[in-house]
Amino acid sequence: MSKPVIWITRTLSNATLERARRDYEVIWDAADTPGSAEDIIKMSASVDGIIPCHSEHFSADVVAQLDPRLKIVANHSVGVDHCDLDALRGKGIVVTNTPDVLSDATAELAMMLMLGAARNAVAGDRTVRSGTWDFWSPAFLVGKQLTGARLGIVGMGGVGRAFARKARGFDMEIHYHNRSRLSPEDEAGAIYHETLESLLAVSDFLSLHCPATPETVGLMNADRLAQLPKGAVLVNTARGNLIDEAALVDALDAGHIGAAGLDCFVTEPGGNPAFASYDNVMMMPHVGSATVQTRDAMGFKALDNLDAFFRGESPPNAL
Ligand SMILES: NC(=O)C1=CN([C@@H]2O[C@H](COP(=O)(O)OP(=O)(O)OC[C@H]3O[C@@H](n4cnc5c(N)ncnc54)[C@H](O)[C@@H]3O)[C@@H](O)[C@H]2O)C=CC1
Ligand SMILES: O=C(O)C(=O)CO
Repeated sequence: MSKPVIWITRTLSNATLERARRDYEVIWDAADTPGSAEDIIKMSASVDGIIPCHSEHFSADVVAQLDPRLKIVANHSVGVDHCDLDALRGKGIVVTNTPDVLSDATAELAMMLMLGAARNAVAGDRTVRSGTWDFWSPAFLVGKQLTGARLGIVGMGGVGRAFARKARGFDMEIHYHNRSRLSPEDEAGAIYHETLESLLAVSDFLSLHCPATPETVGLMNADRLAQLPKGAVLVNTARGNLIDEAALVDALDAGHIGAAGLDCFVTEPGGNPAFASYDNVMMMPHVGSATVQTRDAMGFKALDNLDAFFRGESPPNAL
């Protein structure tokens, strides 16, 4: 029997590419450029499945033009805001994602951003690196302490819970808001807030871990930023469009937001140049899940989903 043909849109880990080539006829281009709408539409006529990343956009318009040969979109990401799920499902295309295996890596990056933003890592690194460190005083680069502070988490799914576990190690008091309350076991002492507003009011630190949906786009607008305590630190490893970036700039200027740690931006790649002059904003280029272990695990999970589908079973992470 001939192997199913799949298109791997980006450079996945070596172990993933090796396993994929063993079990599938693989189309993959080492150039590692994002697949355009035209690429996706054209390729759909030649493949049975695609492993895309969040860099490939399956809009309703693209999906409408897909060839019926394409049967499954096995995302190499947990976030699926780049996919119009209703349109894909409406066309009978199975969609899967890669939850859980990236929770720890992403939570680690959120922790780095929270610590880095709180403790002036950008200014500190630049001062030493540039050879301009010619002064020391007890008043120099004084930051904000995590120990004993209240951490608010928006979205207590895989990443949010992993982040809470790590923050507990820093003796933070964990508060959260989620679509629904967790079981006492998953809550592990975290304090539930039924409304976002109630969470914001107590969050010395706030970290976003909910998906980008019509409900959450623009979640942290000027009004909600103003509801945080003065000097609060905002961390975002979820999606850029959860934050109104212009409102965040204003809140930084006003000193209402003390610092921010951002892995995600409205415009990617590229980010927002408006943040570049702020030493109290630590930024990373959307690399929350980028560890060696996690890249392998994400690739294998995408392949597990394809394998199940082509065996005629329901993929474990079908959405
Ligand atoms: N920076 C990066 O590299 C990465 C970014 N992400 C982003 O993080 C998001 C979360 O990932 P996971 O935790 O694995 O997803 P998940 O699906 O396990 O958890 C999401 C949680 O958000 C909650 N939620 C949804 N809408 C909400 C709302 N309106 N208000 C409050 N809570 C809401 C859900 O109930 C769920 O508990 C992904 O959707 C993705 O956008 C995830 C991994 C890596
Ligand atoms: O999985 C996701 O949603 C990402 O953003 C990249 O890992």
